[in-house]
Amino acid sequence: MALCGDHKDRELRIHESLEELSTDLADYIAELSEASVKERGVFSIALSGGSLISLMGKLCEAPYNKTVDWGKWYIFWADERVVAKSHADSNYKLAKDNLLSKVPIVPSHVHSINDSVSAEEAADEYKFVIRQSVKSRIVSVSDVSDSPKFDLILLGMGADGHVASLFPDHSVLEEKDEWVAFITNSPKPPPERITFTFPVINSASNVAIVVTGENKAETVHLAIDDVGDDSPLLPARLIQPRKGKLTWFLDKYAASKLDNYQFSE
Ligand SMILES: O=C(O)[C@H](O)[C@@H](O)[C@H](O)[C@H](O)COP(=O)(O)O
Repeated sequence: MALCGDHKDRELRIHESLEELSTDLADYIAELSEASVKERGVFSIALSGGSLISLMGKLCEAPYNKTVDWGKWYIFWADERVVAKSHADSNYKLAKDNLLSKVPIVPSHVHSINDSVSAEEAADEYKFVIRQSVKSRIVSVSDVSDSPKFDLILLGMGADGHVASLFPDHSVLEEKDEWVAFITNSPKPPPERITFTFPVINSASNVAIVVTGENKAETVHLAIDDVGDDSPLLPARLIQPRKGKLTWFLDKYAASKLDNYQFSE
């Protein structure tokens, strides 16, 4: 792995292969889980959809399946598509089939979105669920705002620079107050989604953005490097945890257009 710890609160972890990236990602999550359980007795983690879930697959294998304190995990979603939980587009289904059903997570600790109401109602209900989780200290609270402070929020990034369901030029990027927003016009199908907003993502203790593949190399460059004000402001670039730490997990292809970066074995 090539490590480019470019500044105090941001780290780039660049990997030769998906295999290596997956192992490092599992180590990273397991370490944060252990630290959080030690400190707070629980681990609050928010997932996204996309390739992230299969890249987390090592967590279902030895040693992690035995060493991680799964009973202390509380699962949330950074974004969800407003479809039935049994639908192929459901981020819940993706995580359930490939991760949650393979490790001993407590079913009542899985906070998925209500799939039988409108996007707006689902967002409102999700805010309530998060508020209750903050009250019961399952999710911490930020010391600089009243936002929830998740122990870890895991994100992927689209080739357009979106993260969670925060798409370029969408009005939801301006949301400053709500913890959870709904959109009905996502440029990437399905159109109806609910999403954590920037205030919540940027209040987390740890945020990881996991990106692989050459087709995202230019976007990775625009999201990370000092590209100047003329370049489009990508949602991924706006992930700047106020007190927490941001870690990018990249494979060498996704990292290939970063300034000052040459992969050496
Ligand atoms: O609900 C979603 O659409 C996902 O949460 C989304 O934000 C995903 O993480 C990116 O689109 C990257 O997906 P890939 O890694 O599969 O390209």
